[in-house]
Amino acid sequence: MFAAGQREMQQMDQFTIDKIGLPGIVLMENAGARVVEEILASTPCEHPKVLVLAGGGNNGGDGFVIARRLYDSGLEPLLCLLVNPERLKGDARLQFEVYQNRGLPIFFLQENTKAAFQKELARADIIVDAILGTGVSGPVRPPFDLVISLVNEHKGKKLVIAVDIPSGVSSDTGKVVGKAIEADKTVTFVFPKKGFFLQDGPRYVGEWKVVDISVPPSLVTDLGLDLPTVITEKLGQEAVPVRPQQGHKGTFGHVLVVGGSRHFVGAPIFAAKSALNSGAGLVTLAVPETIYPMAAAQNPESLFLPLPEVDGHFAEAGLNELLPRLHQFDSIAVGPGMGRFPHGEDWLKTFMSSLTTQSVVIDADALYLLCDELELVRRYKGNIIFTPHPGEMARLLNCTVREVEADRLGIAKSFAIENSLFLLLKGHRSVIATPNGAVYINPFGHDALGKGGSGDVLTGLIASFLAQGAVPVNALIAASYLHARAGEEKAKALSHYGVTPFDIMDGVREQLNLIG
Ligand SMILES: NC(=O)C1=CN([C@@H]2O[C@H](COP(=O)(O)OP(=O)(O)OC[C@H]3O[C@@H](n4cnc5c(N)ncnc54)[C@H](O)[C@@H]3O)[C@@H](O)[C@H]2O)[C@@H](O)CC1
Ligand SMILES: [K+]
Repeated sequence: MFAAGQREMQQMDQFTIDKIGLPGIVLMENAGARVVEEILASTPCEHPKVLVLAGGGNNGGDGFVIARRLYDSGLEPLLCLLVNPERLKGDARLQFEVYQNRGLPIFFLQENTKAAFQKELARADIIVDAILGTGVSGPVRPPFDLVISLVNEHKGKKLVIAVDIPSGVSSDTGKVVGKAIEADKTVTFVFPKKGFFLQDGPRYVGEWKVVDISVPPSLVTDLGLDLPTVITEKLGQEAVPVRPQQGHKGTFGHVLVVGGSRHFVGAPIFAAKSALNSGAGLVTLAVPETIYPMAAAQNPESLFLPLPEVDGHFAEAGLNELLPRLHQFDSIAVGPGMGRFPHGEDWLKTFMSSLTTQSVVIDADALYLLCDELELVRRYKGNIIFTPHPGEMARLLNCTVREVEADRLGIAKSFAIENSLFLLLKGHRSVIATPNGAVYINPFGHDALGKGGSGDVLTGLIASFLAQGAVPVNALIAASYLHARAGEEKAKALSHYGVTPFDIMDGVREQLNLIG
């Protein structure tokens, strides 16, 4: 499944109408019919009062179909037209005339009907938002802004269903510049919109469902559209490396985790445990020697490489022990808990220069220490995976977090291409980008994952799947998907507040158990 923006939706709709020959009015009829099915399937009571709010574009046109079809389903909805009917054009005008020809009731919102409108709003059980769709531009103008505020006042008390996208949310960027509908559910056509996953979008879209309106999804390929893929349960599960039953620990790969410092003891332990819990055959943990006893006590399943240290951080002398062994490992994760230290850049530079072709996950402070060494990264013969959160991404690009958040898809894609690496840009709705420009959005996960150590678990998962033979993009998809789903499921039992890194690891095992 892909995520689309305004222009791509227009291209696909237009191709279906002009080249395939299905009239726009048929698409609109399909769209309305599908939304009605979803309304009837999610109704909170037996004879709900439905208020359909329609704007002046094609999203409003869908609203006319919805109101008419709700009547035919035995309900008594009220259609509320928010614009002067003279302004209606094209298919929306046609559908409005059909509605009128049926003699069905219409409430016209005008200056002198605002009080009556508020009463209708208060009476409704379900509010259908067909005010603005993908055609919105700029802040929502009067009277829509007022209507949207009034609808949002009923948040939690009425079921608000948005048609295609909550009115006021940009389908390209998720940005809300003025007012926008806070939907409980969004019934969207053909593909989810990019804006569901970006910036303000996730706060407004609620639960979303894609419905078919006879615009073929295969048009993405036919029209050569460059769209991000939305990770589904199927894609996430299929990306997990298959495990041969006759396999032994050698089959499942050897992960090296390099990290830890006096102040950050847990991070490398979480990464190593996570790698083992998700199927790696062997895990070696290279840590500064003072934290070795604790790491070993916490994690007896791992092998250890205690290394010399200075002031609680890796010392240069340790490289002599570490570097000759690097060829033994199938994947390497470097950075968790490593901290920042005066000779850190040089330490990591020497480390990186000694690698040949192993897949390397660069996380946490290793990202910080490598900021000025991207040339080294670009030249590397093996696969490199960066896993920055928005703050780390901003530092890598020498820009602000706000700038990163304003264009997560574009920034992830260009950074991955320019530096020939795989990127997992963390945050709500993680984005994965590959060196050849493919982009994936993870629609799963929520605040339960927002806790120190959660990222280390993710890093361990990525390294684990790489060691088990997954190609980097699959390792990232599988790890990101399982991590997010584990957080969601664990939060149901333990609350959004209570999920710890160990719970996430446990949840990942439960998710792995669901794979057939
Ligand atoms: N043939 C098609 O293209 C189909 C379109 N469909 C629906 O049509 C929608 C897109 O329709 P449109 O392109 O007509 O766009 P919209 O219906 O989203 O909105 C366009 C209208 O809103 C006004 N508008 C734009 N920004 C505004 C703002 N900030 N404040 C107030 N008014 C504003 C414009 O003047 C215009 O009248 C989709 O989201 C979908 O719901 C579906 O019916 C399926 C078929
Ligand atoms: K809408």
